[in-house]
Amino acid sequence: MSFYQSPLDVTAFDAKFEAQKIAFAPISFQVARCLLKFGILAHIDEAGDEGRSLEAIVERSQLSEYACSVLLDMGLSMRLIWQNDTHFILDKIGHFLLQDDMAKVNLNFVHDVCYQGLFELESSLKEGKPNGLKVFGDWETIYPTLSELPQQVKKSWFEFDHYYSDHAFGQLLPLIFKSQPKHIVDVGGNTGKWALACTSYDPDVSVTIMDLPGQLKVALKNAEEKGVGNRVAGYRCDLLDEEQAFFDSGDLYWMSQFLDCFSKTQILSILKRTAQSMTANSELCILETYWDRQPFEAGAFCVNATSIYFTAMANGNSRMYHSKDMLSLISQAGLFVDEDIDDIGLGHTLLRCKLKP
Ligand SMILES: C[S@@+](CC[C@H](N)C(=O)[O-])C[C@H]1O[C@@H](n2cnc3c(N)ncnc32)[C@H](O)[C@@H]1O
Repeated sequence: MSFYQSPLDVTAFDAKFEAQKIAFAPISFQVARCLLKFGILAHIDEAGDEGRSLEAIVERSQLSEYACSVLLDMGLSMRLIWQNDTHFILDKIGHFLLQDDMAKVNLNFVHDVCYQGLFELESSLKEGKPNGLKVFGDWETIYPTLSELPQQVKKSWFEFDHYYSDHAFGQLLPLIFKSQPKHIVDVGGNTGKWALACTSYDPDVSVTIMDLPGQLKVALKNAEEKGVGNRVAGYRCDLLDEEQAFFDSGDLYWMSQFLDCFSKTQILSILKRTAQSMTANSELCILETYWDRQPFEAGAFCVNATSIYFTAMANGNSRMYHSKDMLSLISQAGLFVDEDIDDIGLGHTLLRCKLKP
C-alpha cells in the first residue's frame, strides 16, 4: 500500500480549503446529483468546447433561471464546469461524473440508500445499531428485508452490489474452475448471479445457494428463467443462527462480498461452521475488497466509505476489513490460505482456503 503511510503533502492554505469542502460536502453532493438529474451536465457536454449559455440551459432544463444559476455557480466552485465569458463548458471532473459508470453507481447508492439515514451515523456508532435504516422501516438489519425496500432504493442497492461483483466474475471463473468443482455452495448467493455464471461456464457443475428466504426466492426464479433450475438449488438459512445446520456436501464453498456483512465474532462463527462442513479435498474461496489491498488511493477511499453504509444502514457492526483481520479470522477458524490473489475486478482479493492439516 503506497498511501496513508505519511502526512499529506499540502499547504495550510490548501488544507483549509479541503476542510471547507468537507464542511459543505452534502451540499456539493446534492448539487452534483441535481446537475446530472436535470440533464444540465449532459446538455453542456453536448456543446463541446463552445459551451452553453445560461439562457440555453434554462430553456432546455425547464427549471427557473434562479434554479439553474445556483446549480451552475456551485458547479463552477466544484470544478465540474468552467466558464468562458457567458458560456459554461464541461471540465474533467464533470466529464467523469457524467460518463464514469462507477461514479454513477456509487452516487445513486449514496443518494437512494444512504443519504437520509446517514444523519443517524452518530447514534449508530454509539449504539452499534443501523439507526439510519429507520428511514425505510423498523428493521434490525437490512438483509432480511432487502426485497421489501422501496423500488428505487432496492434498484440502487442491487446495482451497487452487482457492479463490483460483476466486474470480477470474468476473471474469476477460470481461476475457480481450475480445481474442477462439481458442487459449489454459494454462501450469501443473493440473486444468483454467480450461480448463473458458473452454470453457464461449466455444463456439469451444480450450485447450492445458501441465503435468507427473500433473496432465495429471487435467485431460484432467475435460475428457472435461465433454464438451469435443475442445477441451482436453494438452502434457506440465517447464518447468524448457530443452531441452524450448514450445508455440508459442497466441494467448493464460495463467499463473495459476503463476510463484510458481519462483525468479527460473527465471521469467526460462520468460518468455523464452514470449516466443519469441509473435507481435506474441499476449499473455501473468499472474495472481498480490503481497503489495504486497493491498488489506488481512490479504491481505499470508496471501500472505507462503504464501511459507513454498514454502520448506519446495514447492521451497525460490520465493515470492509483490513486484510490482516480476515487472515487472522481464517486461521482462528482452522483454515489456511492456499492462494492469495489481488487485483481481481475492481480491487477484489481472492483468498483460497483449505482445512489446516
Ligand atoms: C452484499 S450481498 C453479496 C451478494 C453476492 N454474493 C455478490 O457477490 O454480489 C450479501 C448477501 O449475504 C446475505 N446475507 C446477509 N446476512 C445473512 C444471514 N444472516 N444469513 C444468510 N445470508 C445472509 C444477503 O441476503 C445477501 O444476499
